[in-house]
Amino acid sequence: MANTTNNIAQEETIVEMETIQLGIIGMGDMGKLYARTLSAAGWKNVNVCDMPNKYEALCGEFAGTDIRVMKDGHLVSRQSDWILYSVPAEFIDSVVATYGPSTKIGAIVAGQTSVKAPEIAAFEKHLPEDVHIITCHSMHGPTVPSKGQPLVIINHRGTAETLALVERILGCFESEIAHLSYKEHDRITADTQAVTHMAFLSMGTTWKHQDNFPWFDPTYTGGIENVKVNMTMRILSNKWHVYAGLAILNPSAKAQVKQYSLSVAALFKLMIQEKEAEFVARIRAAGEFVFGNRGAREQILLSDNLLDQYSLGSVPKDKRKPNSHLSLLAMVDCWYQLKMNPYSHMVCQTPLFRFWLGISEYLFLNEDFLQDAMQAALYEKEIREDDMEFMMSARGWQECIALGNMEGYRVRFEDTAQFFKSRFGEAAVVGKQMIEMITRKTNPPTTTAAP
Ligand SMILES: NC(=O)C1=CN([C@@H]2O[C@H](COP(=O)(O)OP(=O)(O)OC[C@H]3O[C@@H](n4cnc5c(N)ncnc54)[C@H](OP(=O)(O)O)[C@@H]3O)[C@@H](O)[C@H]2O)C=CC1
Ligand SMILES: O=C(O)C(=O)Cc1ccc(O)cc1
Repeated sequence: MANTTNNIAQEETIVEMETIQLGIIGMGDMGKLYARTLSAAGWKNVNVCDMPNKYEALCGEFAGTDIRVMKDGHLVSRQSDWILYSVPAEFIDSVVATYGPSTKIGAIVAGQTSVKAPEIAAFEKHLPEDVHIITCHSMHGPTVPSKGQPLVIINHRGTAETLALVERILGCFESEIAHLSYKEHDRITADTQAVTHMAFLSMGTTWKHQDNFPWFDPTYTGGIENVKVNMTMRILSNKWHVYAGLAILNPSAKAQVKQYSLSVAALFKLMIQEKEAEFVARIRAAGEFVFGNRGAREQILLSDNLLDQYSLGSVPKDKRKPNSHLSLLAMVDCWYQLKMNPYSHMVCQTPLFRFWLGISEYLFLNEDFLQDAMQAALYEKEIREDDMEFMMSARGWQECIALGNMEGYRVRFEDTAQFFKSRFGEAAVVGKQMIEMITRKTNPPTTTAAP
């Protein structure tokens, strides 16, 4: 009896994979990852398109596969039962306005954009009433294996049946599914992505303004400095529009980014006045709030020694210089000021966020290390110039995001990237090894967001 039931279920799966039509609009890095993974899992009808001028090139690239390249999103939309828009967030409204009205009756529509408020607004505005909206977001880049990484599913306007189909379609990614509302998604990713990226980008701009390759500088080599350097290189070697979109278009990001910039400035002002008691009290209160009462929550457990191996430079350990870790002190202060528990955001963690929280945790849970950082912040005059530049860089990124200035963001991002370009190849290799390491250490995230 059990065997018969299993056989029927298997047959139904095969029929579903042979008959259901999947569509992807936007064949950039993420669109291609999705098309290849779905096709490899056995979905027989994967219809894809990019801009009409890329039709020939895509036909060439996917010749000999089951993936069907189409001229435009109308052709994909009218015959697909599940459609994923995988385009830059900035263009989601205009792309959905163009192809949305061609959506097949009863189809399910999703988007891969990293910020959901504009995507949901575009879907509500331009899609016919008779289609389902169940969107998603893979919390990793195209080169990171999807297994075990969070995959957010947002059932905005779907039925139990269509949601179950979406889960079967996305099951082949072997990701950890998290069900959230689009507002929860944006509130949490404002922290795990927008603020995290802004902190790394501020380090990049600081080093550029200081005309300093950090891997030659004794202040920035070894241990947790390797996270700062390699993750900054990783962001800067990627596409600016991904980072600009998720920061500028996320309604929750502006307030969080603003607080980060305010925290950097407030701590820096205490540092230059050497107001030790006030500075230490503020850091202690923030540390107690974020790390004091973690209860049974997991620790990320990064260590300076573990991170030592991922260095782009080779300054010997005894030649390294102290660092104020202003970027990390300010991050913890920012969580404290906003009364946010970053561990409850693991549901939308990216590898980068896990590193970021991991090194903050390492700094605050190692008393000697924290003491050294606070002493350096208050009394090591030599590093003040970097900290001053960092404060200005953070303010610059914050204002750019607050003004909603996509073009300004592009110029800032590309100018900074240009400075480091010669080391991207090497940084990509080390960055990949680091991501593999943190992924191995990743425990399954929880599936619901804590309040
Ligand atoms: N990269 C990442 O790490 C991740 C990205 N995301 C999100 O996924 C989405 C896609 O990102 P990603 O693949 O990296 O970006 P890409 O720039 O590589 O891909 C986007 C693609 O969409 C195409 N496109 C733009 N307009 C249209 C249109 N009207 N019709 C068809 N195609 C169109 C673009 O063409 P053209 O270049 O010619 O404009 C491009 O090929 C973004 O919203 C991003 O935020 C989500 C998770 C991770
Ligand atoms: O790992 C990194 O570099 C990222 O931060 C990648 C990334 C970019 C955008 C997303 O929406 C999700 C993941």
